[in-house]
Amino acid sequence: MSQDVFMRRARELAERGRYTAAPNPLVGAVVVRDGGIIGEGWHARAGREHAEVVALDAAGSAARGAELFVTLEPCNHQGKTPPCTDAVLRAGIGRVVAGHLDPNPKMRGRSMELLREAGVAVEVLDDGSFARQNEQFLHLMTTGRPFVHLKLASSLDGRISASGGESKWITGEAARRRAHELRAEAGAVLVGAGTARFDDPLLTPRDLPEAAPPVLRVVLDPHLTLSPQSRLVETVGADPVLVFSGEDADAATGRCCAGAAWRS
Ligand SMILES: NC(=O)C1=CN([C@@H]2O[C@H](COP(=O)(O)OP(=O)(O)OC[C@H]3O[C@@H](n4cnc5c(N)ncnc54)[C@H](OP(=O)(O)O)[C@@H]3O)[C@@H](O)[C@H]2O)C=CC1
Ligand SMILES: Nc1c(N[C@@H]2O[C@H](COP(=O)(O)O)[C@@H](O)[C@H]2O)[nH]c(=O)[nH]c1=O
Repeated sequence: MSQDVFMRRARELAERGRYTAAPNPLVGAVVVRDGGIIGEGWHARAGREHAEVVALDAAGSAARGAELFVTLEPCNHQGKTPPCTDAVLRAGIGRVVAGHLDPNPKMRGRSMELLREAGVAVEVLDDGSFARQNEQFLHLMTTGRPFVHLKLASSLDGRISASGGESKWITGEAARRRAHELRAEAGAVLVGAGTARFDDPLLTPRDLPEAAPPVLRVVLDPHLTLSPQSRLVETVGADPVLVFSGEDADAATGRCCAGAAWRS
């Protein structure tokens, strides 16, 4: 089997963290010996084992002299988990192929250099598909700002709703499913007060093949018009709601949206 096949498999494994890994990157890894995969891993969530460590553990002592294919440059520092470069060296891996370098200031190629100096053969593919898979993490690391998806459904004449504010689905089934996927991988879903009032939306990720973690639902509501009878407030026990109000908003109104966090 070729290197491409192993890297494709690593990228597939990384996808399994799509709804849970943030703010960490998506990472997948495979350990290969004599042309066959002997260990696989992916990063599920912050604080849990990194993909390389899961794959190396699965390979066990057979990892000595084997190759490691990983979508992102391994880490070299003690964070919530120990450095992956240590685990790679301890396992006796002979060659490491990484999909792209980690822009985290602690890495930026330093891990690959460290491995090379320790006698491991290293290669960075820099194939755009690996960076694209991690575009949200790369954006956060390089700008310090969150990655924002603007999602809007537009009619052929460029409108987003009827003139009276009444809402009708503009998009079809496939686009709505994609919108739910985007909600599932987001840290927060944000709308204005008008949308909350006219549409009475839920803003949850739903009807996906796998369960999505709860998402923070945010309403920009300068005059605190969000109704306590709205579906957002009524479902606050399942998925949290954060309301941003203006400074002159009525505190008593804010408190009546029981359960919704409230910031002015
Ligand atoms: N087709 C689509 O994809 C979508 C369509 N819609 C449709 O849009 C319509 C609602 O639109 P509309 O009411 O115009 O807009 P919004 O939903 O944005 O609501 C406007 C309100 O939100 C406040 N607000 C909005 N942005 C900010 C901000 N950045 N900071 C502080 N306050 C903010 C406004 O404050 P202020 O009063 O100070 O101006 C105003 O009170 C509905 O009919 C809905 O169906 C909504 C979402 C998606
Ligand atoms: N009209 C429209 C959208 N509208 C958005 O979806 C919200 C309703 O979400 P929910 O109550 O969770 O189903 C609504 O308030 C608005 O933000 N989305 C789309 O994908 N296609 C559409 O045609």
